[in-house]
Amino acid sequence: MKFSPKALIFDLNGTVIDDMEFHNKAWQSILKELGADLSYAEVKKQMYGKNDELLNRVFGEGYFTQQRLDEISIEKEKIYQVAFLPYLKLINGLDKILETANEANIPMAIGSAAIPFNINYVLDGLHIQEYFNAIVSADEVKISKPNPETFIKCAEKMGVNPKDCLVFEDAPKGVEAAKNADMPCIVLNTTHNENDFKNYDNVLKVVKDYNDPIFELLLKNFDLS
Ligand SMILES: O=P(O)(O)OC[C@H]1O[C@@H](O)[C@H](O)[C@@H](O)[C@@H]1O
Repeated sequence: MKFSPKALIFDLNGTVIDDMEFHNKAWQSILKELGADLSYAEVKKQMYGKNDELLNRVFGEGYFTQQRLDEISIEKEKIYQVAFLPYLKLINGLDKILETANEANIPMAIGSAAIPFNINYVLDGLHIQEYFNAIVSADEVKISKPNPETFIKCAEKMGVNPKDCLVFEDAPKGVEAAKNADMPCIVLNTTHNENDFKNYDNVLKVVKDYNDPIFELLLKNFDLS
């Protein structure tokens, strides 16, 4: 397999950190407060794209004003941030990938549906902000994943052809976004089963963490420079 990306794009939640369970619980509690009593599994199905998009899917477009959507979004993220803080750490092996790619001058981006409030919570909390040449958050795209806009903007910001980017994702809708952007993907199975990705031909491999043997290949290529 030829495996020589010129840039790496990381989804954030479930890919850099293993936190989707905490998002699920925070959503469940806030949605219940707002009158939508969804099960854990039902929330899981809804957890993709921007917070506004999720709220509009659950309650219907126009149910909340933009101001109310923004308030609910911050409220939900505050619940999530407090609950997840004791567990805030990089997924195993990612520190080595970040360091090696950085030394090899491989540009890296974060392409996330999260709002900047959450992206900064993670990147500042883990002191990894400096590794990323580009960050594309919910605020910078009209439509989030599975629309390709997030990943295309990452490529643009890094000055790299989309075809030369390798995406790391944990969610089927994120993998779909990468496919729509014409980018191959390595999937972290933190949140979903391998089976959930069987319909996507842009998946190179589904892995448990960044210690998977496929990364030796990736790191070797970086070292060739
Ligand atoms: O695109 P990412 O980094 O996986 O983030 C997605 C998640 O970001 C969270 O902030 C949202 O509240 C979730 O609903 C969403 O699924």
